Amino acid sequence: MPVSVKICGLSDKAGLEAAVAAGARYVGFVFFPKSPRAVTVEQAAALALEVPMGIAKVALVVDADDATLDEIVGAVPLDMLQLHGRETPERVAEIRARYGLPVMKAVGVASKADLAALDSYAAVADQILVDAKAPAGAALPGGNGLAFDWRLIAGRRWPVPWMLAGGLTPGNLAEAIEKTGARQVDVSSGVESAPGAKDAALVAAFLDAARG
Ligand SMILES: O=C(O)c1ccccc1N[C@@H]1O[C@H](COP(=O)(O)O)[C@@H](O)[C@H]1O
Repeated sequence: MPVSVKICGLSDKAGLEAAVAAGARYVGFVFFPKSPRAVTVEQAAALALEVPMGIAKVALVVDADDATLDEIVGAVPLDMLQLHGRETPERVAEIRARYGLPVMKAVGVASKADLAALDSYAAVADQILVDAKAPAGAALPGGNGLAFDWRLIAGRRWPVPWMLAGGLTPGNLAEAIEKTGARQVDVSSGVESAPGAKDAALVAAFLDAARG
């Protein structure tokens, strides 16, 4: 079975077209103003209209309040919310109930001590995203191009679908899949020529690597 790919941080039509043409299963829009990949609600709404049926449109938010989520969900046709902040399991459940959309919760992993959180979130989210933990003081909670030690999750499984993220590139994807057994992967900076600028050739190479 092929590995499903999410291309995150799409902020213009060219990047979106590259992700669609290459065969991405999910496309992500970042609603976090500090990110070089941030989009406005209006930009995301326009881009979402260009996404063919069958490709899931994901909104990435970081500790968003209800007013922010109301605005995004009200304007952008979405298939999933990705929570990439310090949302508690209770907040994850609340957002899931309030918007009726599948929720994917990102959990940062740097050591064995971080693995328990994955079990807690797997009990309340529709999917979990296993990402590298951002370094202390980092401006962004994700999208830093950092990988974690994949051996930490080798053989681990959860009761919901999960995605691997963090520092993935066309060059290391095969090894990451082999070491973790991931069937879904998420990438942002590893397919860019500069922060926020998706590179069509890298996007295509990443999807090729996912197909093995
Ligand atoms: O991409 C961003 O700018 C971003 C901002 C805030 C939170 C998460 C963000 N990206 C997510 O981080 C992981 C890993 O990204 P990378 O491939 O290491 O660059 C991925 O899930 C992105 O969706």
